[in-house]
Amino acid sequence: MATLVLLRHGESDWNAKGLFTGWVDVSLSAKGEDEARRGGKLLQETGLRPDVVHTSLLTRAIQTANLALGEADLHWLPVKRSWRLNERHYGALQGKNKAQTREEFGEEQFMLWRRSYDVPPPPIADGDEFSQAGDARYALLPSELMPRTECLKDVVDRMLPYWYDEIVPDLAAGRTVLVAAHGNSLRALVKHLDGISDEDIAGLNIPTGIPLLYDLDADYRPTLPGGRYLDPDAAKAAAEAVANQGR
Ligand SMILES: O=C(O)[C@@H](CO)OP(=O)(O)O
Repeated sequence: MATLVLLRHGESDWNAKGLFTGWVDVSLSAKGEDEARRGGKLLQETGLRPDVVHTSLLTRAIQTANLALGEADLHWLPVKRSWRLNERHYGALQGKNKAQTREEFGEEQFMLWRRSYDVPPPPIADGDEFSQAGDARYALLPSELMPRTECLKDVVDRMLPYWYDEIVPDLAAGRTVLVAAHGNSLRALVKHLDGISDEDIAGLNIPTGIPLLYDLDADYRPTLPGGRYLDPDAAKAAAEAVANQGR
């Protein structure tokens, strides 16, 4: 049996302001830092000791992993990072206020962009102040892989190679794996793990800073569908708050 722990970063400055974030590299808010530390404490209290950590290339996930591991006295763990664990690229919506976007375009379009499986927002222009074109961290990424917008399906497609090629081998080696990532890259991974349909995934929201534990069988499928949040009550309330963003 393999052990996988998923951790969405704590609240970011832009989560707090209600802005679409995507690949924009914002930091954790003070509340988000507390959430990340609490996530580490929950790991420690549960007796879960990761052997390796995987993060995206975005500061808020890296900060979350550092704070959580610091709390568990595990700063020294080996770390692997990949753009494939990044948040969904939110295209031209990056930097826009969620409530204002909903007001301007209506509930249906807002939800299509936010939670449909295969409708991406309009692409962001390279010259936009919130574009990642020219960002040094993606300099080695071939231009045809560099997104200018993504729907969740695009995230599944670019995340799964990392799951199979980097995370599964760690699990196969008997390592307990911590993945510190984002609302939508983790929705993509949970969709895969739990076999959630393209329709039903719209209703799944991941709370910030609460570890989600999966015990996986020999085929790297959950023994308990949906896994187990280490603080289930807090996770339920926080997931509802994510669902209601923009309202
Ligand atoms: O703005 C974003 O990048 C994401 C996560 O914060 O938002 P949403 O939950 O609306 O997909």
